[in-house]
Amino acid sequence: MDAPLLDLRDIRKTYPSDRGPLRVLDGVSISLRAGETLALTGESGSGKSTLLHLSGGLDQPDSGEVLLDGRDIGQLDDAARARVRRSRIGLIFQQFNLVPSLTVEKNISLQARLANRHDAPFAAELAGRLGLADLLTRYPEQLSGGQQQRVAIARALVSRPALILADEPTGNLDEDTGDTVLGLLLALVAETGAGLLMVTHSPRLADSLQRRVHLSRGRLEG
Ligand SMILES: Nc1ncnc2c1ncn2[C@@H]1O[C@H](COP(=O)(O)OP(=O)(O)OP(=O)(O)O)[C@@H](O)[C@H]1O
Repeated sequence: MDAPLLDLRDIRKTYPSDRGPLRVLDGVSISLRAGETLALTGESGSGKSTLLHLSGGLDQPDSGEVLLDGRDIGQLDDAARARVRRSRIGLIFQQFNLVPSLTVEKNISLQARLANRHDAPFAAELAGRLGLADLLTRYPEQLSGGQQQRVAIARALVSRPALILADEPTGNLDEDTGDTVLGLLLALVAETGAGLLMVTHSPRLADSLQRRVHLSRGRLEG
């Protein structure tokens, strides 16, 4: 059988705090295959974002391994890790991290261009399906929070990454718009065959994904 797309093995992570070391992840293992969608739930502060950052190689665990396509990204140097992130992973974070000086169109395409994976027709299709077609020449400050969130989603998907890591991707949208955008995200993930690891507070949204795990006291349940 092929190696999982993402394989987190016995991940431990501690942060320093005023009251001594704060153990956030205490032996977490997750395996995600291409085409699978997995929801990660847990109370505020339970370590969901931390786990997502580690999965994307944005931070390193104290111990344990993060394997992407069977390769430990912790063993790569910074430049190689950045290359893997750019070509294989789409990130959708709570802070959208759009570039203020670039139009919506350029924000969507920038990273795909850097990774040599720009596909103009697919970018236009995504913009249309996410309701951004009339906003392409605007700048991020001229958009609502929900519109910015949809730009961040288009940007994450446009290079057809193998793995999408999403932190509350519909958190800024009202329930109906959020449901529509999540439906679209799931459809696009299915079409591109990507794997999706999505953090959400909402058990209702978590139920739309194929699997669900719950983080509590540094460990996974379910
Ligand atoms: N860089 C850091 N330095 C110190 N402590 C941190 C750091 N990042 C996160 N923490 C702490 O680690 C714990 C887990 O944070 P994390 O953001 O992963 O939780 P979360 O489950 O995503 O929370 P939320 O649902 O509120 O976004 C929290 O207690 C947080 O204060």
